[in-house]
Amino acid sequence: MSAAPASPRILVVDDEPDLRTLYELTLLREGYRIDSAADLGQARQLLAAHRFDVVISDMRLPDGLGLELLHALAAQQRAERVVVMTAYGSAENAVDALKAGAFDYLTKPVDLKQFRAVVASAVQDAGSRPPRNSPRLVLAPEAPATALQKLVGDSRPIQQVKERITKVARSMAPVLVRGESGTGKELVARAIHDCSHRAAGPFVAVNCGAIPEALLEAEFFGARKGSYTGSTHDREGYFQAAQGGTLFLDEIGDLPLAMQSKLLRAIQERRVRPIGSIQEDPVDVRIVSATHKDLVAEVQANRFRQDLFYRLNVIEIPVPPLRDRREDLPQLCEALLARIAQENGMPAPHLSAEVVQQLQLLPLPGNVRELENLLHRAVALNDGDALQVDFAPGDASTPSSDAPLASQPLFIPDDLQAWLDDREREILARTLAECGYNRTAAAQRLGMTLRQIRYRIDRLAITLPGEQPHESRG
Ligand SMILES: Nc1ncnc2c1ncn2[C@@H]1O[C@H](COP(=O)(O)OP(=O)(O)OP(=O)(O)O)[C@@H](O)[C@H]1O
Repeated sequence: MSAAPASPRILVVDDEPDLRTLYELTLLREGYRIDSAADLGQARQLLAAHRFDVVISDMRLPDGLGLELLHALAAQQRAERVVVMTAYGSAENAVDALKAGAFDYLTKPVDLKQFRAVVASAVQDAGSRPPRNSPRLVLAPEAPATALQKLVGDSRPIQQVKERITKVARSMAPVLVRGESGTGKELVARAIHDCSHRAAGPFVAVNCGAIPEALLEAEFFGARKGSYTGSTHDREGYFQAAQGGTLFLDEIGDLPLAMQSKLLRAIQERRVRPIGSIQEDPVDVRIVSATHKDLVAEVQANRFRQDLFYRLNVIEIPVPPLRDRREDLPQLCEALLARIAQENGMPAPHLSAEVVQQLQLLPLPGNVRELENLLHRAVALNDGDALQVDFAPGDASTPSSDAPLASQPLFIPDDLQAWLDDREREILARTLAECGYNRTAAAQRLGMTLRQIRYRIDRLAITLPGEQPHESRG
């Protein structure tokens, strides 16, 4: 028991002897133990006799398809992680394999650098699961449990979402998160990342609808210095920024068709070419996308590429609207209020059962985000112990920026500047989040220059993801 853990054991299945040798040599050099098989029959024999960490199998074998191995391993609840190799351009095969539970796929001719990276992540994932003989119901590691806790709610629909996240997090299969606006799609995407073996890597969220079309390619794939007017240094794209982690493509349905083709190519080939570069960069990124649109209808209307749809939608996670899980509302209110209070450095205000009941009756078409806005306003206007929510028609439930100001009750703050700062901070933070924390896009949306938004971000001590908190906030 105290002996050093044996090196990971890998089974390579390929009918071409030269390729088998190439894979074996490459993997031996990485310190793995290797067995190899030339067809399904041999592979089955080896699998019956031994346990492996990872199985790497060609898709097309003399006596059948690599998929059969995948199905057999799944049926026996075997823990081996399977990486399949598919011929170049056979996208359907790769998608079928991921759907059947493959950990990842590689396209032939195999790029050895990518091969090593994919195998390493499969091995790492295999190593992070519980020992094989331990009971199936082991405690989940701390991080995934915490990640799922952020998704507040115990209703059956939200439990199903959490189960799905846990199930899919560990593979490389692309996930499409579908749901109405404000239902928590980004939170789901983050939870997938946090529960995966990529959790230590970056999570890069991009709002596809917020980037001007002319900038899309540079934003996604990067650009070399001098490749366009004014570019004075190399610029990293989202794919490079998400290397080793997860790229979350929010509002994927808003991506223009031309960019859809480029994205599809990048996903299939796992390489991106920065603008102005003659070389392509290999990328190791898991794609999670989200949309509130009906993408099937978008495909039918020729606004969304069918091949990209199939690529992104290997696994779908529908996120239920709040009206289908009203029982979560009390818990959500409590969690949201705690968060708001923490942001404002104040104790969490109490919401009476009566007010919660009233909230239950609101239509809340904007889902959790609308509930959050409503509570934000209630906290800002609060002057007592028990929080009051203003249910005035057309106000609380449907914030209407176009209602005549004179018809709204006038709130007179004690400290006008502090109150205005709070509103400004809220608007900036929301817009930045919706623009994937791209300052240029957020500035454009708010009708200001990049300089102006930078100044305001600093003044209001807004911390963007990945930055150190401002000193003024501690
Ligand atoms: N189950 C939940 N528990 C806690 N907070 C939630 C939950 N669902 C959503 N939220 C909060 O509601 C707000 C909106 O969530 P999020 O941005 O993930 O929604 P979305 O579906 O991605 O919205 P959109 O489609 O508009 O981009 C966020 O502040 C998020 O933290």
